[in-house]
Amino acid sequence: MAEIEPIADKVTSYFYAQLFLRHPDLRALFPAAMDVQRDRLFKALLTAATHADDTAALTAYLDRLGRGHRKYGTLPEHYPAVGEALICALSRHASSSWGPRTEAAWVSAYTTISQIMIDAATADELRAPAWWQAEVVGHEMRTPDVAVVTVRPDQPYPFLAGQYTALETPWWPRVWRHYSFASAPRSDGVLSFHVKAVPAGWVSNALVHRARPGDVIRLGAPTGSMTVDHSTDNGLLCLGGGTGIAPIKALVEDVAQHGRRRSVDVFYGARRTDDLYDIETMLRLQQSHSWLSVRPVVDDSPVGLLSGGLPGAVREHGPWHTYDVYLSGPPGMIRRGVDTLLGIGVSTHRIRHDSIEELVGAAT
Ligand SMILES: NC(=O)C1=CN([C@@H]2O[C@H](COP(=O)(O)OP(=O)(O)OC[C@H]3O[C@@H](n4cnc5c(N)ncnc54)[C@H](O)[C@@H]3O)[C@@H](O)[C@H]2O)C=CC1
Repeated sequence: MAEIEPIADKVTSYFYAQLFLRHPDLRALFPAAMDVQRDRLFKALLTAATHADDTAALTAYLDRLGRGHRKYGTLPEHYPAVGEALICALSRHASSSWGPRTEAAWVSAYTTISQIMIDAATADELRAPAWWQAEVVGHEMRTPDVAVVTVRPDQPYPFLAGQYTALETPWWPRVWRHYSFASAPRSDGVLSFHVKAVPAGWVSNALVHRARPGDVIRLGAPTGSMTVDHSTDNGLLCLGGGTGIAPIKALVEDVAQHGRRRSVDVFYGARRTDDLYDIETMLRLQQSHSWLSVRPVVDDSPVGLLSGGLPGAVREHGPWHTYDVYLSGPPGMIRRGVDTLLGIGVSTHRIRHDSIEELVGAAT
């Protein structure tokens, strides 16, 4: 891995060239533009290599990866083809460390990896469809570039507040992006997402500027562990930045539905007042629930300027060390937020947020 990491781009391009030359039929499983995809393959390999000595973590990761591949139409017979192309790309580019022993080790590792993924996907077939179709039933522009999109899945879609899903639009086939559910599960089965159109973002721009009621999108299975632990009465401290307020709103609704009074403190950050597109909903929730406090923090307001944005505003209140903490927003906000929280004595095991890697891929 050390030898190929600096030339990861070259190795992954070579890998895909080999794969599609040998198995042209597999090209149809991938998006037309392969840029994000290239990066993903290498990140997955790095993650697997990083956890190579931690069987439990590695198996949990590969289980998720195997299940996640169902929505792409991946079949057990595709795995050997990928394995051959991978070994071919590695042996060509890791020339100074490659030899019969290295090759045998990679063949054995890849065989194990693919078997775990195949087994996880097969077991999941008994529990859930590979994907869901969902019809857009609502589309509301909240700012010139943020829309709340509401969809109705074609079959029951069980999930937990705080989780997210992968979503594909009809305009960019096989290009999947992650979005959090913006509401706790509802009795009518309808799901909602907060989408910000980001510059040159294919999926986000399609969802904000093109999607209309009647359009049909596809959803993968729900995932993510940023969920409420209902076995405790710990207070919840929630930091939501920009459209990252979506899962925070779902968490608040979840606490309300469970009917246990526990204090929930939400800090809702935005660059400017006009960007607080969901503040009315959050204030309405605050009005109906005495245990809920919502504090908007705008970067260019006196409080934002003085305190150093969202993480700074959180530091000025508290203490928070008895709270479970949830962060959702841009990667920079999460990193700074986590640093701030650790700095004021909140322990790591109380802090939850989605994977920063997945968020980076999500904002397009
Ligand atoms: N739409 C969704 O369902 C979800 C979106 N997200 C992520 O949330 C982000 C939302 O982006 P925008 O709305 O454009 O947010 P934004 O860029 O407008 O920022 C929102 C807030 O985060 C703060 N912030 C940004 N960078 C920071 C940094 N480096 N340090 C400290 N604070 C920082 C800002 O001051 C502001 O208060 C995206 O990265 C997206 O992937 C996360 C979870 C769910």
